[in-house]
Amino acid sequence: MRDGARIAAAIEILDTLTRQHQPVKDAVRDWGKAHRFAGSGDRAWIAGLVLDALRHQASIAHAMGEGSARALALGTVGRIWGLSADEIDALFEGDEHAPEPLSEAERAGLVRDISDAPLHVRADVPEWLEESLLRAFGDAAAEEGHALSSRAPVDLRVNELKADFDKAFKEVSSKLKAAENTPLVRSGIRIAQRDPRGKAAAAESIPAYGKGWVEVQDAGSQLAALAAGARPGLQILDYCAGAGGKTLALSALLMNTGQVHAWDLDWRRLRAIWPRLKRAGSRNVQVHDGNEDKALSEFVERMDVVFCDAPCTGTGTWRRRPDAKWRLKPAALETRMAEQDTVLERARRYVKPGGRLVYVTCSVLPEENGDRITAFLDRTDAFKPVPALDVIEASGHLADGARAMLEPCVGEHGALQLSPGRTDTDGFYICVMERTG
Ligand SMILES: C[S@@+](CC[C@H](N)C(=O)[O-])C[C@H]1O[C@@H](n2cnc3c(N)ncnc32)[C@H](O)[C@@H]1O
Repeated sequence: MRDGARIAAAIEILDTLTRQHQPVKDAVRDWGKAHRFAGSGDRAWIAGLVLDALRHQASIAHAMGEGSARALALGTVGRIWGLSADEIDALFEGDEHAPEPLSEAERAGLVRDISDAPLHVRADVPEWLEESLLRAFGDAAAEEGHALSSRAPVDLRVNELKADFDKAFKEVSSKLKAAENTPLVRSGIRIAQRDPRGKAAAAESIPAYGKGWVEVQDAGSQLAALAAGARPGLQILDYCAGAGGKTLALSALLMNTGQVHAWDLDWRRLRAIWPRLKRAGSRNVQVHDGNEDKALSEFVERMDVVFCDAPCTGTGTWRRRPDAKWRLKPAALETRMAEQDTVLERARRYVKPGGRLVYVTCSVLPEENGDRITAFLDRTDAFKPVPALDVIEASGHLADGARAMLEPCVGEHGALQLSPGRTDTDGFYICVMERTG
């Protein structure tokens, strides 16, 4: 397909998405089924344009003067991908499948200055979250919103249960040329996404992944796991284990000694953990998939560490799921906050005296992060915060110079707030507390 026809396809899919409530992946897949002539390269290019248009939906609609599918797609190609109006029209010329040439109004939209637009427009966030973004990032709010609207790299974690870093890196870089060290974690490999029109690295199809030498895991998530202070022999309860992303990292940090107990309120989510444990060669994980009181009663006051990767709005992962950004509503935030309080209250019971409770979200909203910890510490004297960065550094897994990069992320309660703008990771909140009472 020529690029003009690809842009027309993106317009068609964006139009479908405005009329039907459907995940982007499904809309692109359905379009592909109905247009068999499109190859995998075409579909990836088209999906990339659709996702970029959604990432920048508010600012582009503002600049173009309208939020139609055509305005979003053309605005993205011009304003985000950097093509001039003449270059876009040249793509359309002589291609019967391409959209109509640009109008004068569209040409003006491509170069309109929007620096005086409201913050939520410049930051490409829902209007109702403007205040939260300001609370989280102050003067850097627009910049952070912008970074949350960029494409994310693919990060891999080397699974030291199966391969050392050098061996895994050699194998990964033989397949994915863009592989480099992550600047924050020693065990991390990053496949950067430098070309805005490029295809994301298919990390899950390389042999190193199949052999369990690497896991796909954002560097921020890898750092969060390090906050468990895991060392061989510890007993850790992964209280919100889900599909096991952090469980696998914790298991490797324990070097297959001690025990990681994986539990989740939703046992269906836990199912995905089994093949992952097998591939990773994890032998120190016990999966508990029953009712909490039955499954976990023997662990009350017995755990060295209780790790709570709490349910959250996922605002920190908006780079990867831009459609979720516009779907998020205040009621959902309220629900997540109540769940977070419940998780902290229930999970704390398993921490032994002197043990630690680690609270993590993949959100940048203070309501789900520091506010929840303040409320928790107001309800109990039995826990006190410990500087999360010190715990992470003591793991020995930080890359050279990473501490200096992370220091600006330290906030109240000694917690870390990572973000695409600050650390070029997903937005993670990481707080460590010690049981003193
Ligand atoms: C952010 S996800 C966990 C992701 C997982 N740790 C990983 O790294 O792949 C949060 C999990 O918390 C679980 N959850 C929700 N409410 C809960 C509750 N009240 N108690 C325990 N788990 C809960 C959800 O089922 C969900 O799987």
